[in-house]
Amino acid sequence: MENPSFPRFAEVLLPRPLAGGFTYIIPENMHTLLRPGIRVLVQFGNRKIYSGIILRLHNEKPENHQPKAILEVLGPAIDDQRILQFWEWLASYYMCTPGEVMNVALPSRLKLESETQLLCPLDEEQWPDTLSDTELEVLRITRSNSETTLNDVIKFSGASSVKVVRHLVDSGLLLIKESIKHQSLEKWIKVVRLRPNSEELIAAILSPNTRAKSQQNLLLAYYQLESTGQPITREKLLDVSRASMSSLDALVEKGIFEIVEVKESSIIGRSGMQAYTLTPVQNQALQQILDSFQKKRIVLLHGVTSSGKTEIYVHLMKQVQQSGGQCLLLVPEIALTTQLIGRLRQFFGDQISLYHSRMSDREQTDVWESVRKCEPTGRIVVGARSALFLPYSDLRLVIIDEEHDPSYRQDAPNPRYQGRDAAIYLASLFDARVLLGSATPSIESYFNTQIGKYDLVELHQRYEGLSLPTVEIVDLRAARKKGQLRGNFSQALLLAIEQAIARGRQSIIFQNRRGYAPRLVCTECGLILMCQHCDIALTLHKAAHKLRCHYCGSEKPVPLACSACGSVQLQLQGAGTEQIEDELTTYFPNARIERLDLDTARSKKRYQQLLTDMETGQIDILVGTQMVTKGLNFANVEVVGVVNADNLLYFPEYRAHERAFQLLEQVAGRSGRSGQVGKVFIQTYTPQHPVLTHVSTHHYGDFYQWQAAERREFHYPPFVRMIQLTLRHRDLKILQAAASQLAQSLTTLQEIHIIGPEFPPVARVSDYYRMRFLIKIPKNQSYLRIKNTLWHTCLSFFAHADYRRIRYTFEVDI
Ligand SMILES: Nc1ncnc2c1ncn2[C@@H]1O[C@H](COP(=O)(O)OP(=O)(O)OP(=O)(O)O)[C@@H](O)[C@H]1O
Ligand SMILES: [Zn+2]
Repeated sequence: MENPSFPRFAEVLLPRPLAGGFTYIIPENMHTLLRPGIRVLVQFGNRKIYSGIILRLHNEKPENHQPKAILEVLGPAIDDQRILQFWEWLASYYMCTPGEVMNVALPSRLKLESETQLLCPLDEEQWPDTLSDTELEVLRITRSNSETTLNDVIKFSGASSVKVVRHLVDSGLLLIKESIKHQSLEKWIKVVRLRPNSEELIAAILSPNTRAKSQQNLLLAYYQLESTGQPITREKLLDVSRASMSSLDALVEKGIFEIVEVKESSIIGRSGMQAYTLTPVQNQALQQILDSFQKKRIVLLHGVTSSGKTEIYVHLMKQVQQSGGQCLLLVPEIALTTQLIGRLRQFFGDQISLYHSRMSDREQTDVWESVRKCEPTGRIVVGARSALFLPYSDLRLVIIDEEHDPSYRQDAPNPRYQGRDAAIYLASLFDARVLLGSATPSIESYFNTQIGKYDLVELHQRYEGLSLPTVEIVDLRAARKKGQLRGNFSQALLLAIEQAIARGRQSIIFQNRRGYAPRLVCTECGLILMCQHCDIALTLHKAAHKLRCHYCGSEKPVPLACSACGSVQLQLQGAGTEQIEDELTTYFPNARIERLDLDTARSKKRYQQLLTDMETGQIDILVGTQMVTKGLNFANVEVVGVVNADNLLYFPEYRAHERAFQLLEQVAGRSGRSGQVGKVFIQTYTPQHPVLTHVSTHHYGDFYQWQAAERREFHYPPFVRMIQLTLRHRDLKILQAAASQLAQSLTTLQEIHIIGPEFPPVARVSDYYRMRFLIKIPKNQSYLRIKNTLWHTCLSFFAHADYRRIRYTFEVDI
């Protein structure tokens, strides 16, 4: 019988770059199963099958087409409506589609689609004998052909086989191709754990007059083991409780226990490590934060480098954990955060989940589920920006570490969003508190404290009252004149390194370019060797003996002569980390020198090794790109040298000064973290540059005043809002024609100020030319309305036959 009160249609979100959700008919047998957040399988177009997520149920029959019926119900993905609301907000705010958001939000396991490739890893002898006929059939199809897609299975065994596929994937008998490249060789073990919401059942068993004594013993043993923090395997539980297997099965059947597989490494016995006792200064900051949270939702913790911000995070996270709520700690790049995570693991043990896009699909899905069910491990999440998409239901605190870091922004593909800002919005949906932390806050965040939108809490002192490092600005021109320059190094810096080595202390040398030399130039005709596909000079990599493009990754052998004039007088210009390392080896032949950049630390293992060697004093000098500036905490670093600050200072972007200040202050902050005061040397040809002055006094407030005044005067954020619209096409003429036509159409938007069309500093990347518009929007204008107009203007403009092949993207709040 049809249930007349049940909605007849569902709006389903699909992982495609299309606007809005799509309407499907709800078959009768699904009435009890559907609600928003449930994953379903649907057909889209004539052939394609996708798993989508229900946005809402309704009764509005679409006017212009006959909807298809939902094929299968796959199960819940999201329980809390606010998560879907967040996805929709993200799409609309950052000018993309909810489908694109869904595409990055869901782990690939939850995203079956017709092209999904399936793989059966086990031989037939290894299959369990409990398989149903359909399961057997599906496995045989997959086994017989290494290129089997979900579509093939559906063609053969019908749409209902998808449920079977999903079940097989869940039990590890089938693998999804997309996830295969991520498969880690981790060992998994089966553990027993309590199911959520089983309190009543438990109370019944624990009541004194229960007849199920053996089950009671199991529960008590469980609690006992839980408090030790060890993994609770079936064997151990039976051993401690002296109960029988059948009693354990009974508890599983009753829905009190469940048996799940978890990664062995995720279970670290609680080491009994306590949080450090906060120093009085840190404690005062913590109290201020807690007080502020009573009145304001968002607090910026501005704490100088090595002031112990991490310890304050730990105390706040602990409070949320104890209250049973969820807490998210966002970090800019998980790969560069191993030290921080190590510290958190020591303290929280296995009660913490990591989440980032480089985890295996299975690990991602596990975290997804434990967050959705708000299990103990799903309450404290440490993640990169992708952790914003997890299905929280009781989020109470979001901490954003190094909130100024540019890697919070996703550049490509859509959604192109700023993770920090999105986190603040997500928190607002849950009325959760937000703590932004940094030694060098972004201008936007600090501005928000100045206008009273956020509260500001400051930590001016390093842990243990150590002084911030002394900074010497080294004038390279003067040094050269006085003959005090050797290669890329001033005598002052070399002397400091030498003295540090003599004292058994370490140095970090920062150069913002990898490779050996960023340019190879013909001294006869002046030709610079450029990438064939990009408008950028090729970088010489000496060890690999290659010229490489750092934009598109293409490579070339190193030529012996100039391709234009045949001269063999080719000269290297500029210096990358590889050259700096070489140079230091000649100056300090006995020193242990290592390099940390994308070329040497491609693997996580190698990166970890470098950190350990640095920590244990196996390295005297560490040369590196900005990888050495980020959050590293080495106790024994005395000297930090910046080989050349000028290429940071003169980058053509309105944030260049802000970025330069942040980078320099952060790298400086790696020195003198314990023991003696650190020494920083910044080499430059423009020693009077205000950024350098502010770094040398470590006075963030002065730096802010200076930058804010400039931004106000020249109308840049945070005093206006800014959107960048970029057009890309292989043909320069078509691109230019389109850009100037579009400029015409945009003149109708009178309230805004448009810069461009113009070429970005690198006009062509991977054979695509790029032109961009910078759109400045006064704060008194409706952002939403203007974005809408822009969106629709572009939609109709690029629908035009001549311009249909032009790709265009928006970057909001650039
Ligand atoms: N209360 C404390 N007790 C013991 N050690 C502490 C305490 N506070 C901080 N430390 C130690 O001081 C060092 C610096 O702390 P932390 O790394 O948290 O600084 P930070 O403010 O995050 O610095 P940065 O911004 O430079 O990354 C760490 O080794 C940390 O363990
Ligand atoms: Zn290139």
